[in-house]
Parts: sequence; C-alpha cells; structure tokens
Amino acid sequence: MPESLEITLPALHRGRARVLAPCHLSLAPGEVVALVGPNGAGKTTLLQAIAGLAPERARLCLGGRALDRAEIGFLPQAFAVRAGLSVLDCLLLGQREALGLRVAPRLIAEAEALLCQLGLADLADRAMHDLSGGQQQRVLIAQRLFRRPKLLALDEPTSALDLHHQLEVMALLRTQAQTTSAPVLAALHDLSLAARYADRVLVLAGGQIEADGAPEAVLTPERLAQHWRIAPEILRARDGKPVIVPHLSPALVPDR
Ligand SMILES: Nc1ncnc2c1ncn2[C@@H]1O[C@H](COP(=O)(O)OP(=O)(O)OP(=O)(O)O)[C@@H](O)[C@H]1O
Repeated sequence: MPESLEITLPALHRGRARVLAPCHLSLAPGEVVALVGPNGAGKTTLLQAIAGLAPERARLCLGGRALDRAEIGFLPQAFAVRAGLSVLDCLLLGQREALGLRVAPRLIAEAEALLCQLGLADLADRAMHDLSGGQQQRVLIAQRLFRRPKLLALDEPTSALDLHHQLEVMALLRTQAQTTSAPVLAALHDLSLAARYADRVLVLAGGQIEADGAPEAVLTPERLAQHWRIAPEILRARDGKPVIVPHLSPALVPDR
C-alpha cells in the first residue's frame, strides 16, 4: 500500500532574512496540495528547497527511504526555453536515463500519447523555441509527468495558460496523482483554481505555514483579508466549491 511522503524542512533563508520557519509536511498518496500565499510569502523558496535547489536541503522520505533529487519533478516559476529541440524530444528527455542511441518505440508511443492528452500532438515536431509561452509551459509540465516522479513540485504551473488550458492541466495533474499515487504540490495564485482542484491548501504567511486544510476551511474571508488584503466575495460553483471574487477595500491597509 502506498505510503505518505514525509518532507522535513529546516528554517529557510534568503539573503540575511529568514523566509520560513522549520516545518514538516506529510503528503498522502495521490494528494493534490495547493501552496498559496501573497507575493513574497516563500512559496518558491519552499519548492526550491524541496527540489534540492536551495542552500538548505529538505529531507524527503517515502516508505522509510530517502528520495533522491532525480525522483522529484520540479517545474520552476520562470522558464524560457531557447533550445531548438523538438517538442517530442523535449518530452523524451524526461526519461533521459532510458534513452540510448535508439529510442524504444514504446517510449515514443507513450510520449505521443501524453502529448495527445495535453492537446499538444500537433506541435510534436515544432522547435521548443518557436512555441508560445503557454505552449512551452504545457510541454514542460508534460515532460515532468513523463518522468513519472515520486513528487511533482510545480511553481505556478498555470501562470502562462489560458482558461481552458488551466483547467485541462489541473484536471490532468489530479488524474495523474490518483493513477500514479505520486502527490502534487503546486504553488498557485488563483485561489479559486486551488479550491477547485486541490484536496488541501497550505497557506504561507508571516514566515510559516499559517493554515493547512480543506480549501473551504482554510480560504476564509478573514484570512483572505488579513494576508491578501482584499475584501473577498465567496461564491459557490455548481459543485459547491468556493469561487473567490476579490475586491479592493479602502478599509484595508495600503501597499507596503
Ligand atoms: N535571492 C534572494 N535574495 C534575497 N532575498 C530573496 C531572494 N529571493 C527571494 N528573496 C526574498 O525571499 C522572500 C520569499 O520569496 P519567494 O520568491 O519564495 O516568495 P513567493 O511566495 O514565491 O513570491 P511570489 O508569489 O511573488 O512568487 C521574499 O521576501 C523575497 O524578496
């Protein structure tokens, strides 16, 4: 039976400032967890530490075994692909350890199937540097999925995507998490998207994980006002999930 992924993080610093207090995260098999918080709260810092890209290292443990950095599918916030390699080649690089002089037809078929799932099949032969930002982002997400990591750690994976592709990517992440049991931890600014697709929401604020729980329990008007400095209107979608409509309120403190 799949076990939870246990992540232990030391205090994280950027420059001289302490960004986040030490914390422990337990991610259940197949769980989709949204990491939310205002600008500068430490979402990128936390994801980089998990991915082994920060000076301080996280400890990741799955079923009593320490996870290797190569087993984490990390997508950074900033990406600009200048490489001339094709979309299909980019995807195949996700499984680079399995590549030889000849690429197994099975691997190519799997990569093509994933491109189809993400509506990218028509772009398979296009050069990465000729794609739009949103198309590149979808290919890079597909590459991380193709790697079949034990954890997907994604920093704003929908930042360049139109509304259709935001939903498509989030739905695919959910399906993949459930079928592979690998949890997804994704930093998201769109709180409605987080509420709709995440099993759990972690709120980073004030240098710590300030709240952790079901979207409805965590995304309260008080918390949104306090940390995002908005006056929220919380509606309900057809499926009962919260939809957050933000309003500026003159009563809330001005930008610092
Ligand atoms: N290289 C750096 N040197 C000094 N401080 C940094 C550095 N990188 C980030 N910081 C600071 O660390 C804090 C956390 O930044 P981080 O990028 O993790 O926040 P974030 O929640 O991802 O923000 P955003 O939503 O804007 O992407 C911020 O106050 C930021 O200014």
